[in-house]
Amino acid sequence: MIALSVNINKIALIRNSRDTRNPDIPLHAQLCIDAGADGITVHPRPDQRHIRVQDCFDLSAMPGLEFNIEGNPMTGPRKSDRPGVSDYPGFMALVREIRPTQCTLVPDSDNQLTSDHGFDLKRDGDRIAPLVAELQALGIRTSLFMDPDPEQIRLAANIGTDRIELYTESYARAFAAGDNVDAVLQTFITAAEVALDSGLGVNAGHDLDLHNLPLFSKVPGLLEVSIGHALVVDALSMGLAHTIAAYQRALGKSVPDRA
Ligand SMILES: CC(=O)[C@@H](O)[C@H](O)COP(=O)(O)O
Ligand SMILES: NCC(=O)COP(=O)(O)O
Repeated sequence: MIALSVNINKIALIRNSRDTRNPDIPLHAQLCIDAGADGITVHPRPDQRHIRVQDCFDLSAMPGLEFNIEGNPMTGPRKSDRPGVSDYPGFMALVREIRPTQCTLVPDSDNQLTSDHGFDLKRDGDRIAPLVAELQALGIRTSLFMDPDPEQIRLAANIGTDRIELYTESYARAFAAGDNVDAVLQTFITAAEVALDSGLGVNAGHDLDLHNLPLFSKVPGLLEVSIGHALVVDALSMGLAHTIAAYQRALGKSVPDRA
């Protein structure tokens, strides 16, 4: 079975629009787990625009949580510009303390809108290899965010990472446009086969959703998908009717729940 790790960045994004703890991050992580999710993913960015340092500590205190932290291991410390929010210590400093179940290393620059490419290990392999070894020595499973490029995936295997995460935006876009889907999916199938032959575990994520997921789940050997943006949007759409009815009842009206 393919594990579903829910990325809760977007829940933190709503929380950050007020100086409160609502929505509470560990509470919502627990709601995801209680609803059947297999794990929780966060991608703390240096500007702490959504997930904050304290969220990572709070989540790591949840007993038995399959916890995946994503980020660029090259990012250094950054001062917080928001009162009451602790400074970002740098990715490696953070995960050395937290020791999540899994670290997914992603080559994003500090202010990027969202992740948009996998590692170029011809360029970065020598810098990434010792960090992978360090994380593994701390008991953290490692994964590298990769484009579906067989040559790069073989380099990931040489580095000794436990897993790769296939960056799925090209598939999601092809699926949404109805354009060349089979050919694009085939690049992911081939990439996964190369990874499996090289002894790597295979995760995947970015812009996966309810519509494109069934076909993508045919990719061989998939261990985990991490999904955030679409899942949180769907939680809003699927939950709104039920919520409106609850608010109308709170106003004393007798309304049917149309959910
Ligand atoms: C690595 C990856 O694909 C996800 O972590 C994605 O980048 C989510 O990050 P944002 O929520 O900041 O867009
Ligand atoms: N690793 C991908 C992830 O965590 C979620 O990405 P998205 O579903 O928010 O695009």
